[in-house]
Amino acid sequence: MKFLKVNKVSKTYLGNEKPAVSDLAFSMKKGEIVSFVGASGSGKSTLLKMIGGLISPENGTIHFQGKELDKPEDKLIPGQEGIKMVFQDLRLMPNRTVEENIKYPLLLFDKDYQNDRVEELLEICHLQEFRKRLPRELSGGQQQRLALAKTLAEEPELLLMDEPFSNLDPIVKSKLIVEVSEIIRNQQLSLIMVTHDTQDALMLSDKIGFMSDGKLLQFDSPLNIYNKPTSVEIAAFFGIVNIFSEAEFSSIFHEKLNIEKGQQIIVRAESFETEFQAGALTLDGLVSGTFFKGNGYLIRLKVGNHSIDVFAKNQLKIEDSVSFYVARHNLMVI
Ligand SMILES: Nc1ncnc2c1ncn2[C@@H]1O[C@H](COP(=O)(O)OP(=O)(O)OP(=O)(O)O)[C@@H](O)[C@H]1O
Repeated sequence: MKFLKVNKVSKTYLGNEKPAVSDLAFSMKKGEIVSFVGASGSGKSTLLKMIGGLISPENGTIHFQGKELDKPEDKLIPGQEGIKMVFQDLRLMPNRTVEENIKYPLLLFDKDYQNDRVEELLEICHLQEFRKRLPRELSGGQQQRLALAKTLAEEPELLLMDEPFSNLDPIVKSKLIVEVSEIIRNQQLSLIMVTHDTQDALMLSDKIGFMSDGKLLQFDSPLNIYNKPTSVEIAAFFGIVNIFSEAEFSSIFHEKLNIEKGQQIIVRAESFETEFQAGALTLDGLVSGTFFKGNGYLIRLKVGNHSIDVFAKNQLKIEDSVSFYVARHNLMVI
């Protein structure tokens, strides 16, 4: 039995011609972290709301732990037992302290259990020192941790997060991402999150789903999504890529590849090296632009009429004549 099985679900909103989600299927195991990425409007939030039992699919089914989800229209409060969503707007109670916010979902339990669980969640989410504060007296990251603690109080087995870290500055964000993934792993929970951030998805996930126009184009491990994307769109979503036809590639790299008609050769900017390794292909060009990227430089090379982007550790001078090398296993044919 799969932990979660989504089977060919579709959803078209009233008044829209195009489906927000179309014929989408995937499954996940207990304990996994799954991220959905894709352009704005590709249907990620709609999918998440269907899994959370907040809206129903018109076609297809969703099974959670072997049981089909209840229809939201059949329930007083839409939602699914065992599945809980952390919303983008956090939904904290503004006039209640951190402790009281966490305790609220536990009010039906006995007092000892409530107190123990609040202590445990304060510790897990690193909120002990802020227990008496109101949400507005917390930083953005602390508020996000409180929203997580409040949701964890309901003991979900599957947690859903829609753009969980979108309002945070990059430093807080990268720290929080690691913390949240540790909480999820330590508590043996499962997580599905929707994110715009490809780095978050690559870093955190066991599986990534790439959505485009309501369809799931690829559902795979971060390594495969990055190294073996099934479309140019997916390759380009995860970093700067160079796209060559067979003719362009052979004129630039002096190498004829045997690829099928209509296929293209994709090379990531970071696949280029400055040192030659046996078997690598050579790219000779003139530096036409350099852009500092913190951990190195994005260099734009002119090769004949073509512009090619490569990453380099060191800065190069405009108009310098340079050589870069790419290993054959870093060529992606799509
Ligand atoms: N309540 C709604 N009523 C009508 N159309 C909607 C509604 N919610 C979403 N849509 C449409 O459905 C499509 C998918 O939207 P959805 O919010 O699922 O995409 P998304 O990938 O999560 O986008 P974003 O990354 O911008 O949050 C979009 O075209 C959107 O305009």
